Amino acid sequence: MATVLISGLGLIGSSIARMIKQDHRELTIIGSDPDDETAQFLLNHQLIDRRQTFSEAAPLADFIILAGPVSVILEQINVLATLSLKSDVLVTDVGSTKETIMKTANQLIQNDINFIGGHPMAGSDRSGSRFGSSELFNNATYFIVGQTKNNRKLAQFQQLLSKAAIHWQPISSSSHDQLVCELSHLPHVIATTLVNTAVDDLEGEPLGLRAAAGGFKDTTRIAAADPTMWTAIMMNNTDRINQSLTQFQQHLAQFQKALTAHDESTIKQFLKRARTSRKSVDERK
Ligand SMILES: NC(=O)c1ccc[n+]([C@@H]2O[C@H](COP(=O)([O-])OP(=O)(O)OC[C@H]3O[C@@H](n4cnc5c(N)ncnc54)[C@H](O)[C@@H]3O)[C@@H](O)[C@H]2O)c1
Ligand SMILES: O=C(O)C(=O)C[C@]1(C(=O)O)C=C[C@@H](O)C=C1
Repeated sequence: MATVLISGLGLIGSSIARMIKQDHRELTIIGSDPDDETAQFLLNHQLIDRRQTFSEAAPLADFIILAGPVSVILEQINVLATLSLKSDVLVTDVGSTKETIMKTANQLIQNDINFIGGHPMAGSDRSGSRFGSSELFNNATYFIVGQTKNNRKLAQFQQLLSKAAIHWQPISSSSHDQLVCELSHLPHVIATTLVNTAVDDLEGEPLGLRAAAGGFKDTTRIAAADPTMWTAIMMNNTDRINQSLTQFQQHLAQFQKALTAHDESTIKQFLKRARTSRKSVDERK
């Protein structure tokens, strides 16, 4: 029977363990995570069969799923390059950026190790195994990057998550990083900036953030996410986020110009355009 190693047992890693255990109890899942409480939680809930260190477990695995922060995924790819892995192992990751990961994984691919980059476009502002769910990827897009030398193995991996009705989406690493820059990384910077701005501007105001209703809460929910995970993302898509911020500042300047000029029709046009596009996001699914 196949052995799956999941390294990183937080929100995403534990959700994958839940999906696999629901449908494929015959598989052995080895979990690897430096956090004792996290590993114990998965053992207690029978979401992993045993805990082992990454270097011990990797040579035993048929599937290796790297689910730590992007910085850890990069380190672990370098470690995998020094280990003797099964010849038909599939190594994949769930990191939110793909270009630096695919560049680093090239050393595995050159050595005939089957590596496919992955990124489920589903998650939460909450981190940790307690918030994982077997439903997390339901109907979500799941990007896959790179060529597999073994289509059957990739199909088997996809089968492990088949409960979730995932939309598998092949994409190049650069298109991926550009797309998620706009749809995830820039929004994250803006949400955190909004919160920091409100905190500074409302200093001394007795009600402060406690008075916030849906508008502030919806636009800033992701600002509550884990800084370690997000710092690693920012460090691995820096140039694109930088460029998007420049464009964002230009849009903001246009709006501010219209506001300063009391240009009612431009302001309304700006709002109308966004409204139409935003409504279409929910209609698409
Ligand atoms: N949170 C999201 O919404 C989301 C969505 C899609 C993809 N991702 C990506 O998934 C990955 C995991 O994110 P998450 O939300 O599950 O984070 P998380 O904080 O919930 O879990 C990360 C886990 O990695 C563990 N870890 C840290 N160092 C490790 C090491 N050296 N070896 C093994 N495990 C280690 C931590 O102890 C923790 O349990 C990240 O790369 C992130 O970019 C996150
Ligand atoms: O918080 C959520 O709802 C998410 O789906 C999180 C989110 C996102 O920015 O959309 C965060 C990082 C990912 O790589 C993918 C998804």
